[in-house]
Amino acid sequence: MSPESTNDPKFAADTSPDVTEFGVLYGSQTGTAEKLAHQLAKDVADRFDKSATVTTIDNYDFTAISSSDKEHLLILLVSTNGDGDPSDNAMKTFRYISDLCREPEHNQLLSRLRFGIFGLGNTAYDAYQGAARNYKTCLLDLGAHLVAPYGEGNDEKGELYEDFVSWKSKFLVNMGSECNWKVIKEDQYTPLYQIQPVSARKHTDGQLVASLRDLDFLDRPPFHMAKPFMAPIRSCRIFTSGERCQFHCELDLEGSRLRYQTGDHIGIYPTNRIADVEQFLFAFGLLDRKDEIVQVRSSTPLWFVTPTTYVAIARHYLSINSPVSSEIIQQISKFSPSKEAREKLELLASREQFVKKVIKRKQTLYRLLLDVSSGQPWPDVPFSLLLESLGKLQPRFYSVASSNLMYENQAHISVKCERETIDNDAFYGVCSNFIEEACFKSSNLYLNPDSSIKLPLYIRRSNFKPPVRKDRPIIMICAGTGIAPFRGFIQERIAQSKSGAVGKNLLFFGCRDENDALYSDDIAQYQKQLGSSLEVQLAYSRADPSHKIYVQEKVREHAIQVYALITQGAYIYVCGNSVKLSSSMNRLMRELLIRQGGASEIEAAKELKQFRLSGRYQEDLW
Ligand SMILES: Cc1cc2nc3c(=O)[nH]c(=O)nc-3n(C[C@H](O)[C@H](O)[C@H](O)COP(=O)(O)O)c2cc1C
Repeated sequence: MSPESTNDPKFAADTSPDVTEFGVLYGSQTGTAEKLAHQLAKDVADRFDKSATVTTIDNYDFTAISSSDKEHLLILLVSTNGDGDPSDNAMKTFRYISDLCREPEHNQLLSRLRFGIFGLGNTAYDAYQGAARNYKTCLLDLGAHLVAPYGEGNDEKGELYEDFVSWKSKFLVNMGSECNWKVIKEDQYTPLYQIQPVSARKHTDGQLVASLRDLDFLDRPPFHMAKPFMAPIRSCRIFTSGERCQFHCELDLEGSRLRYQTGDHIGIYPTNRIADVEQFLFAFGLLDRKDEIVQVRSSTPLWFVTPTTYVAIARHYLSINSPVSSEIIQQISKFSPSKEAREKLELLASREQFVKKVIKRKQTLYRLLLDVSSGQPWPDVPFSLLLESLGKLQPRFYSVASSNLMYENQAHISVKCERETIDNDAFYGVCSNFIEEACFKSSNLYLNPDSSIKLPLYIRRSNFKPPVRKDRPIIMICAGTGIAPFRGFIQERIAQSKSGAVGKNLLFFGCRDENDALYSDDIAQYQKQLGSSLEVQLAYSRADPSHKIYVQEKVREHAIQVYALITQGAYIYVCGNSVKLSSSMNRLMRELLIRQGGASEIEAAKELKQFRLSGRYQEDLW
């Protein structure tokens, strides 16, 4: 980036020159900011007829801004990860601009940039919104002009999307007026997808092309995210059943040419439950037309093959159980089947009502609409609007619970079914229950190995990796099915131990009680194989109601041993399904470095950051 800039510092703020470069950029670790970025770009296109480049922050060339004579407008969606750090795809730019903004001579370097910014974070973390706030400060220090308001969304109570919607409504008005962009349409709905009935098209073997999975060529490698491998289920083992259903599942990768490494993730594409699909189709007046063959066209890329049928879309491709936003509700209310239904729906528009009746109850769109219309279908809702607002049925990720050194052609996963009853309504997580149904459909606890039941999957590389050197000690901290990758780590150590001694493996495992200690049989077996190099500390949170022990307390109890291992170069791993585990472990690690190592607050924070950067402190959370 060239530091010289002859621009008047107030130029960007006082006049409204034409913006010629417009981008919506995201820094996203788990995909939320990315999704919002695409949505925001579409909203801007609909409202102002302006199209934006949508890409990661690190993909955008910030160096070009200062050397260009064009006006730039960038909207940044920045999530915070780690200990207040940006996501991996926003880190490079952050380092770059934070170096520059320390030098006062660069204070007009980005005066040709107007920017909007919305941060994504979670108040469970000490460094709440660290990344977005730092980005904002640095860009301002470099002379960029902020289009108000600055926005923040908080994941903690599940209201992040609502925070985004209320920020967006104010921001777009300001952005339009600052950039002199005319609103071409505010309230009119134009479908993004054109859906037309077509006559039946036959596949070569005479089958209708209704599902991606019907196509023959998809059975051959290479397999990847866009072409998942249909992996046969080898065997399943139940740990706990009922509301808290947890189980182990072994998948066969033979013939797929898929290779995973210990610590990687498996992406599994779920299929929506038939009962949900039928209710969804009924809600939009499509149940009788479910097998109608339709062609879907759009200028934006489509994520499924057409022609297809409504039922195939609803079952395999559309996220029909997506969380509902107040924005969708506003759009859909125009297509109400009756005045009463519309009025009832509009009553939910206030944030308070919406949070209470929709977010907290984890309502799906179709159930909510049927609820307000007393069971009457909503046939006027354009199907395109459903495709746009519900989006793609995404794969869900599971940490591999095996090591490739022990099981080259198999991948094991640990699954906890998401099931909850809220206000008498049953809530089912899509993928976990789909896998459970596939595994135990005949209500046998053990599946017949000849069964042809298969799960569509692919491998996602992860950075969560055991140390390259097998003599390094490892400290593994987990709760619940967070044990999964550590079963793989321990198997890896067993495989490595065949060629010489391995380092200490210290596992802290938080579970409810003895029955909830997943893989206890396997672990007992591994202890025989690894001897004293494997030590397991269990923390039972519900064994004794008067004395709940969480995994953090167990780690604290063993602080001296943990710190000693750290000084010997131990790698620390945290895995679980709660950001609370991550934030409390962050705190605990700092506390350990202070109490045991004599570091100051600042030194401990720096040391932990350094551990992260060098891969000696790693997290795998969902
Ligand atoms: C491992 C991890 C660390 C996180 N650290 C922070 C943090 O330090 N501060 C914060 O405000 N939010 C933190 N969060 C919350 C995320 O910023 C929030 O979930 C956000 O919606 C994720 O957006 P993304 O999916 O685009 O990455 C963290 C989340 C995870 C999973």
